[in-house]
Amino acid sequence: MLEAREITVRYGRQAALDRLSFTLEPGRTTGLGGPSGCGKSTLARVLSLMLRPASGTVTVDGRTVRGWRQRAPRELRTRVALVYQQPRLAVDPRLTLAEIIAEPSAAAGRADPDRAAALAAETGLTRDLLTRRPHEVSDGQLQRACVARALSLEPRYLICDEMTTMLDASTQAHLVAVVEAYRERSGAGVLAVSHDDVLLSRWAHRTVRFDRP
Ligand SMILES: Nc1ncnc2c1ncn2[C@@H]1O[C@H](COP(=O)(O)OP(=O)(O)OP(=O)(O)O)[C@@H](O)[C@H]1O
Repeated sequence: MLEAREITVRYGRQAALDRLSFTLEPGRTTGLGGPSGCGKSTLARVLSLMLRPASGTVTVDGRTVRGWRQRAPRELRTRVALVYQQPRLAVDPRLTLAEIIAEPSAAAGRADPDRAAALAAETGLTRDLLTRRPHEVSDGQLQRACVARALSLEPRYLICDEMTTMLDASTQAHLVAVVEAYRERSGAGVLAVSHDDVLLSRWAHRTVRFDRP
């Protein structure tokens, strides 16, 4: 389980999350919906260990998180992967798509070119795209590389924060199918964050809605 208990996050004086508790189970896709500004992305960042809450605890498979971002132990950090809405803000523009996909494995000392190539193919990236840099590909192609990168270390939990919001319908369907195939073969837990209720009703096993903006 990836569990957040009694989480409070404040930006200045305003509380974006107020003693919120949330559980992400392995093996299932949980949807998180609700209107703009209700705190979905804030929770996604806390669960992916990118944002330290003012109070509350996060546990990953029973281990309490004590360090955040780079200070989280690598073993916990690599258990949770995040895919954001805007791929261009999520990549180093100097790297090729192949290097972007291989980055986490290389950083972990587990470089695996065969797995990187298989993930690229699964996400629909052809070989000619892999030698290009982000400014030479479309948003959809770059997001495919971000999904391949997120899966490269076989995370136990995958947080998809508006992963397909900016993409056309066929790219959306393909990337959701890639994530679902990964979940089925690995038993990972998926959090699908979206303001699109139709997408969540098709994709998620259950959906939690935040109502308060
Ligand atoms: N870095 C920040 N600084 C100040 N306020 C912030 C910051 N990030 C988010 N907020 C505020 O916190 C609240 C929750 O934001 P959050 O991005 O989590 O909502 P959301 O549900 O993901 O919205 P959306 O669907 O529009 O992405 C909002 O009121 C937002 O304005």
